[in-house]
Amino acid sequence: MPAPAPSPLAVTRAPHVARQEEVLTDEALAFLAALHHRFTPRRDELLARRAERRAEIARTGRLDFLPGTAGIREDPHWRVAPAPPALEDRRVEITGPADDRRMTVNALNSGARVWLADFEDASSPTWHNVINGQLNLIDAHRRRIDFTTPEGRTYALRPDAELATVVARPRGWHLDERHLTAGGRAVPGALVDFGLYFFHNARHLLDAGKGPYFYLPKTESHHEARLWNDVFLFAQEYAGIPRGSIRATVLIETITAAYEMEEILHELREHASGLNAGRWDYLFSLIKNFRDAGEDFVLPDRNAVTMTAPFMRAYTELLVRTCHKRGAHAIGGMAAFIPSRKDPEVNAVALEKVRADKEREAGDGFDGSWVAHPDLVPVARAAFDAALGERPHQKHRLREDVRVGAGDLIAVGGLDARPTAAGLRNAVQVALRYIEAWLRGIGAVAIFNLMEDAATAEISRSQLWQWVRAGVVLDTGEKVTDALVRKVAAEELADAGTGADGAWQEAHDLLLEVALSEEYVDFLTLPAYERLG
Ligand SMILES: CC(=O)SCCNC(=O)CCNC(=O)[C@H](O)C(C)(C)COP(=O)(O)OP(=O)(O)OC[C@H]1O[C@@H](n2cnc3c(N)ncnc32)[C@H](O)[C@@H]1OP(=O)(O)O
Ligand SMILES: O=CC(=O)O
Ligand SMILES: [Mg+2]
Repeated sequence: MPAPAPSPLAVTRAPHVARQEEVLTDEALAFLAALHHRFTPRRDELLARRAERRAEIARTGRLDFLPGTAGIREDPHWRVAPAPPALEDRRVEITGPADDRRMTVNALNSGARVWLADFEDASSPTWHNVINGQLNLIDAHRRRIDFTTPEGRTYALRPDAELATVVARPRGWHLDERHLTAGGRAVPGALVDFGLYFFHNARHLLDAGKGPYFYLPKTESHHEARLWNDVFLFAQEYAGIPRGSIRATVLIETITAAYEMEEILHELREHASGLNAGRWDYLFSLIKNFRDAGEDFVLPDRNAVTMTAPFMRAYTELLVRTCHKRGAHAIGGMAAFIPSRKDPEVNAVALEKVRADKEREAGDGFDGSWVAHPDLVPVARAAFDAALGERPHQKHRLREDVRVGAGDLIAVGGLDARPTAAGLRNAVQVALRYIEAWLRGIGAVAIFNLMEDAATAEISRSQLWQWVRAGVVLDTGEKVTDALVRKVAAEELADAGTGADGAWQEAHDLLLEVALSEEYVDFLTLPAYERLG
C-alpha cells in the first residue's frame, strides 16, 4: 500500500512577521509536513520513554551504563566520520540567539571558529524569534545581512576575514511549535528549526564548501540520537545531497545521556562531529532526575557547584575520553561570567574566571569550548592556543588514564557547602527575572553579571522545588518551606519596583507554579510557552 500523503501544514494563529513568506515557502512547508508525518509519532514515543526512565530512577535511585550495548562500548574499531574542514578547528565557539540581527553579525565577526546560532537555551520561541532566526541565517549565509541602525550604527560582515562557521541548535524534543500544525497537531519545534534551516541553507552551504551543521540539545538517550540520525538520512535524501553532509554535535547535558555517550556517537557516527559538555542543563537534569532521592542528592547553592566538583569532573573527563577514543571533538561548556565594557572590576573578574575555566578544559583535553560574549573570545583562544599549538585539536590525547564508574557521575554528596538563605534568594531572583524576560521574547540575559538562559533558570526553579520537598535547613537555621519561597518571591516581585506590572506578576505566578507544584513540571518552558505571545 502506498504511504499516505502527509497532511499539509497550516500556519495557525501566528502574528504576521515581515518577510515570513521567504521562510514559509510552499516547498519548505511540504518538507516540514513530511518530517512531521514521519517522525513526530516516534518523538512522542520517546518522550513517553523518558517518563518511564525517570520513574525507574525514582524507584531505584540509581543509573548505570546499559548492559545491552556493552558490545558497542567494548568494540575498539569504530570511529565517527572525519570532521569536515570547517569543523576541524573548533577552539573557540561563541553562542547566541539566532533571532538577534546585531548579535548575528557580531558573532560571525567575533574571531570565534564557530557560532552556535541558538533556537534553544538562549532563545524565547516567539513566532517572531523563530522566523527572524531563520531569516538572519538565510541572510548571513548569503552575505546580505549588513544593515545600519536608526541611530546610524553600521553592522557589516567583515569582507576579508574568516567568519565563524554556523552550527544551528534547534529546540529540544519536548517543545512544540504551536503556530505550525497538521490536522490540528503542532509540529515539534525541533523539526521546525532543523527543517527550515536545512531546507533553506543545506545546498547553498555545500556549494560554499561547508555544510548544514547542528548542535543537538537535551538528548536523553541513544534512541533519541537514532531518531535524529533517521531525520538526517531522510532530509539528505529528500534534498538530493550526499549522506553525511549533515554534521551534528550532541550536547551531553542530561544525566542519562552521560551513561550513553558511546552509544550516542555510534548511532550518529556517519553524521557525528563531537560531543559538548553542556554543564547547565546537566546540573538541571541531575536535580530533576534525583529530585526525590534523598538528602545525598540535595545540591547546595548553584554558585557553589563548580566544574571542579568530583562528579562534574568525572562527567567532563569521561566525555573527553569517549570523544577521543571515537575520533570526535570534545567541546567544553559555558562559564557564566559575563564581561562588562562599563565596569572594569566586573570585567576583570569575568576574564579571570573564564580564563581559569578554559585553561582547565584545555588541560583536560577538550578541543575547544564555548564563550557567551565576543570579549571572551581572546581569553578562550589563548587557553586553547597554548594547549593545541599548531594542531587544530588534541584528539591524540586519548585520556586512557580516565576511569569513571557508574557511581562517580552521581556522587553528588560530600560537597563542602550547604544551601544558604542568600542562595535561596538568588534562585528566586534569577528565575523571576529570567522568566519575565523570556515572556517578553528574550531568551538570554545578564543577571548579576552572569549569563542566564533557559538551562540556568531551570536549575534555579528546580532547586527551590527540591529544597522545599526535602525540608532543607539553610545556613541561617531557617527551614525551606512553601511559605518561605512565597515570601521571598513576593519581596522580589515588590523589588522589581516600577516593573512590578502585569508581566512581572505573571512571571512571579509562573515561578511559583514551577517551583512549588505538587507534581514536578518537566520543563519550565512548557507552561511558559502557553503564556508566550
Ligand atoms: C547554557 C547554555 O546553553 S549557554 C548558550 C546559550 N546562551 C547564550 O548563548 C548567551 C549568549 N550571550 C548573550 O546572549 C549575551 O552576551 C548576554 C545577554 C548574556 C549579554 O548581552 P549584552 O547585555 O548585550 O552584553 P553587552 O552589552 O556587553 O554587549 C556588548 C556587545 O557585544 C555583543 N554581544 C554580546 N554577546 C554576544 C554574543 N553572544 N554574540 C554576539 N554578540 C554579542 C552585543 O550585541 C553588543 O554589541 P553592540 O555593541 O554591537 O551592541
Ligand atoms: O546548553 C548548554 C548547557 O550548559 O545547558
Ligand atoms: Mg543546554
